[in-house]
Amino acid sequence: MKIFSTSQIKQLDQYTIEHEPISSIDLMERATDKLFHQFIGRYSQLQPVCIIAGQGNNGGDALALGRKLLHAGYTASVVLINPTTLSPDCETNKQRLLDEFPTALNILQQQFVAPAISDDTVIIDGLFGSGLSRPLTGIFAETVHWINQTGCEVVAIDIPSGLQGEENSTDNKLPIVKATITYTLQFPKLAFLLPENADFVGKWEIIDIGIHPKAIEQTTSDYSYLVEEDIRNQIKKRSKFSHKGSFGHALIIAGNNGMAGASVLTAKAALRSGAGLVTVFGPECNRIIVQTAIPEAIFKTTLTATVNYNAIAIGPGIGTQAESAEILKDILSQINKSCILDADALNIISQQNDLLKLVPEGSIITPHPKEFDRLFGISDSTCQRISKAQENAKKYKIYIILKGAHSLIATPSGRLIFNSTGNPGMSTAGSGDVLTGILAGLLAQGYSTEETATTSVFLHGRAGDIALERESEESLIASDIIGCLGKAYKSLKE
Ligand SMILES: NC(=O)C1=CN([C@@H]2O[C@H](COP(=O)(O)OP(=O)(O)OC[C@H]3O[C@@H](n4cnc5c(N)ncnc54)[C@H](O)[C@@H]3O)[C@@H](O)[C@H]2O)[C@@H](O)CC1
Ligand SMILES: [K+]
Repeated sequence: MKIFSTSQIKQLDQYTIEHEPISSIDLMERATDKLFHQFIGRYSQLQPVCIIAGQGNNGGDALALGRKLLHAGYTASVVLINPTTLSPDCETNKQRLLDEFPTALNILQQQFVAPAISDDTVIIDGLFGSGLSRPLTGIFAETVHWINQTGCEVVAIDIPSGLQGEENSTDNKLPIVKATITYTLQFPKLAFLLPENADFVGKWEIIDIGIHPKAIEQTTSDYSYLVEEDIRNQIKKRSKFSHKGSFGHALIIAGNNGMAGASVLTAKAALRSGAGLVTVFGPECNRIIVQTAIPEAIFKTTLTATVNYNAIAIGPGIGTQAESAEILKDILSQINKSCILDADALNIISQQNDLLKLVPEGSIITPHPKEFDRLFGISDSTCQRISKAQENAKKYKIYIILKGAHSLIATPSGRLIFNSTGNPGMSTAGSGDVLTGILAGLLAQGYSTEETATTSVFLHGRAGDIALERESEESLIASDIIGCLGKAYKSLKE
């Protein structure tokens, strides 16, 4: 699913209006029908509603939604914040509301006056949407401050008012609505995927308002959101006549003294994600631990014939000492196909930056933000980190998986793909090792590097989400993710 900038969204709206064709006011009517159905699915008529509308089309949406809720028997009051002029469609919806429910509308022009509400009121925020061009001041800022201090549930239309669709790092963060849920029109906005905006966006759901499919197809964007449909077709079917040799041999270089768990988790995840054979390379002291924990894996203390492996993953728990650095250097100079680098392999590279040039093209590296900053320098904001990921993925022709709530895959061609699965319970020891294992498992099975990156990240999050059905966010551990890989695969085949 593509993620567009707010200026592109404006053009897509315009294309739909011209080519469907549909008048702008009818498009607003269609969008607000969808918003209305989503709203009544969540809140009953017993819930009092207070609608805050602004002067643009976001305000137009709010006024139309207010009219629909009043028709449906909801107790709704509508406040229009109107210091200057209304957009034409907002004006039309103001008139429609006044014609049908003249007493429901309160217009404020200069100073914000708090409406009387009860504790269980739901506030609908339609003050500003994708047309916001600068931080809020005056009566708009006062309105936002009031909304945020009510303690009520807040439903934002399209985007919480005061939040820009993309970059917000230079803003004064105060006058931004803190929404309980955001019903966003047609496309997710980049700002929703950035951790610094989590307090404002809350949960978010996409409302399909029927933007012209041709416009969506023809408009390009570096950004996309990885959803189930993207992954379903990528899962390889297994032939009845296949054997373990058909699914590749993964080499896992992981686990130093005291870190055997890292190799166990990585190797187990590689096996559970479908690798035919898995060999673990590690120190002698880990042999019994690994072979007892995973009898299916081979254990080696010497590295020979690395060409025979279909996938090599290096890093979990290897430490950054000279010996590990030597092994990493050897491997990187020997192999000429893509490999997977995680954790300490990345920490070693950040200490010896010239090693980055040895990483084979098409390799996958999986830093979390701190590892990323150690590799590519400190970033002031997530947006800056994302740009650096894009730049370096292109420069070194590698896939960078920047791990986080919406893990980001930066590709060598400059695309930026955000994952949609996963949950906060997955921020736990060994979770990254599991991802590395899945990556190795898929690469060994012959998935292309890009398919490996996208499918692994999606499966990892999906397995974590399934594990959460049984566990709590606190109790979930990395082994639970591995335990749910089977169900994660099945969920993509149902
Ligand atoms: N046909 C369309 O274009 C559709 C638009 N829709 C709605 O329209 C919204 C976008 O509407 P608009 O482009 O009118 O924009 P907004 O309603 O977000 O903002 C209104 C206007 O306020 C001004 N403004 C920006 N920042 C300001 C600030 N800090 N203080 C004061 N004024 C400021 C701008 O001139 C802007 O155009 C979407 O978010 C969505 O809710 C939907 O109705 C679907 C169809
Ligand atoms: K809004």
